[in-house]
Amino acid sequence: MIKDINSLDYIEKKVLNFTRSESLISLGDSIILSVSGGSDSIALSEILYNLSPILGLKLHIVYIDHHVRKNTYKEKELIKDYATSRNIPYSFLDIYPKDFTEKTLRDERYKALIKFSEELNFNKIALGHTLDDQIETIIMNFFKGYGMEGLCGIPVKRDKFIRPIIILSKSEVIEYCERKSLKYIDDFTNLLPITLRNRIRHQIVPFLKETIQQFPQSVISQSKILYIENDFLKNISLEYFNKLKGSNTMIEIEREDWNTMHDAIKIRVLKEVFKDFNEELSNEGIFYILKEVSEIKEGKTINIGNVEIYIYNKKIYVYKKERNEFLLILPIPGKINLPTGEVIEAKLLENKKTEFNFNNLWQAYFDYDKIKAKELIVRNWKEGDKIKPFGLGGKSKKVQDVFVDKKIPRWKRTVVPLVLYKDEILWIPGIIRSDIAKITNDTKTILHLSLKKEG
Ligand SMILES: Nc1ncnc2c1ncn2[C@@H]1O[C@H](COP(=O)(O)OP(=O)(O)OP(=O)(O)O)[C@@H](O)[C@H]1O
Repeated sequence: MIKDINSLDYIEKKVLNFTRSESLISLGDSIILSVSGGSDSIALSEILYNLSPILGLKLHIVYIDHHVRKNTYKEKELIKDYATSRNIPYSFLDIYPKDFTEKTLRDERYKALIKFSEELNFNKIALGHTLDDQIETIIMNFFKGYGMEGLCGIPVKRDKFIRPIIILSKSEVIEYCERKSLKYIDDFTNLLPITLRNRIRHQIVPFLKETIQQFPQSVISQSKILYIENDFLKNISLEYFNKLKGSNTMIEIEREDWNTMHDAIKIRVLKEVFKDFNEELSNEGIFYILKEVSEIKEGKTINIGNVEIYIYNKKIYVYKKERNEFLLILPIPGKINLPTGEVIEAKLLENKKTEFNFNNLWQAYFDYDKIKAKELIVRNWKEGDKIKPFGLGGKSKKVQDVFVDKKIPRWKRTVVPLVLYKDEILWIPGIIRSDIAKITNDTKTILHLSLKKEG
């Protein structure tokens, strides 16, 4: 075991300096080494293994079997031999992804690593990405149109994940493995021009190296600058976004404020909104929204995938079209929690012929002698729902028309609760009550319904 910095290999020193300058590793860290058995992750393990006495690290190797291939025996054997020779504890984890796209495999792998690190109470997870991975990613993101964020490349650290060897080129990694007589199994499919990444690796990168003198340093230093600039813009737009975010399903912004925002911020805010909704937003989508929102008339909507943008009453509402269906039973007397966090309560009161506050639409009184039910239904609005509004002599009206009359924005229509007795809508809190079960002088027991923000 090497304990002295001077006896470290130059590659190990390079990584140590890098981890220091980027504050990747702290003294005493416990680090999961995510090892596939390839040259990158084996080199990563060996480097951190040699740095561990200096940094006081606790290490644990994890190999993840994605069950994409039947036989992962060779990788497991190799990792087992390596880990035991260094006396590093190791584990093999199984995951069964829903599909075999690169993205799903990676997402599932990262999830499994986080879960495992929590079980072990380890504070970092190290991945073996290299400088070559970084350059290929940046080039790929450029051609895919992934914007400034994409041109920043793979982050050196994010949450628990760290990438200590992202400053090493693949040739440095291979040279290190050979010098240290480390065995590894590189995935042979990496050599085949079957994926975009492999074509960039084997066809575009060599061409760029040959023709551009500063390449790849030019790309790497640019990505570092962009990372700083991106961070600045991201923070500003996140501040805007957090201010605008009403509930988790809706964004509300004054049209006037929108018009005074710089397009750069509008774009960023839109990206944040779509990310929050878990929806895709292409660059074309961004241009479409910018143009439409500036030209569209009041009361009109713009649709982009599952997201709807609605301009109403000098405001812009952005929301996801999905309906959060709910159907709940309200016991009488009793309480229920709505998905919005609000609470509806039903109470029974003796009729003392006192004055009621009919102006407060967040509560309503009914003749319980006429209802006599043990429970009511509370659900969200459905197309075609009708109500007999109070004071209209029992005539029905479409709930949709009530919404329009009362200027209820579209996004809200899918979340407001409707309280029903059998098939009849009794009350829509904050909006309207029905003509059913009106209180008379003969009423003995009153049903009092109320909606409160929370319990
Ligand atoms: N099956 C796996 N089990 C554990 N970690 C993995 C696995 N596959 C990938 N990783 C981790 O993710 C990093 C990047 O994944 P990628 O698919 O780009 O790696 P790779 O080409 O397999 O690299 P390597 O040369 O390390 O095998 C790897 O260096 C490794 O740290």
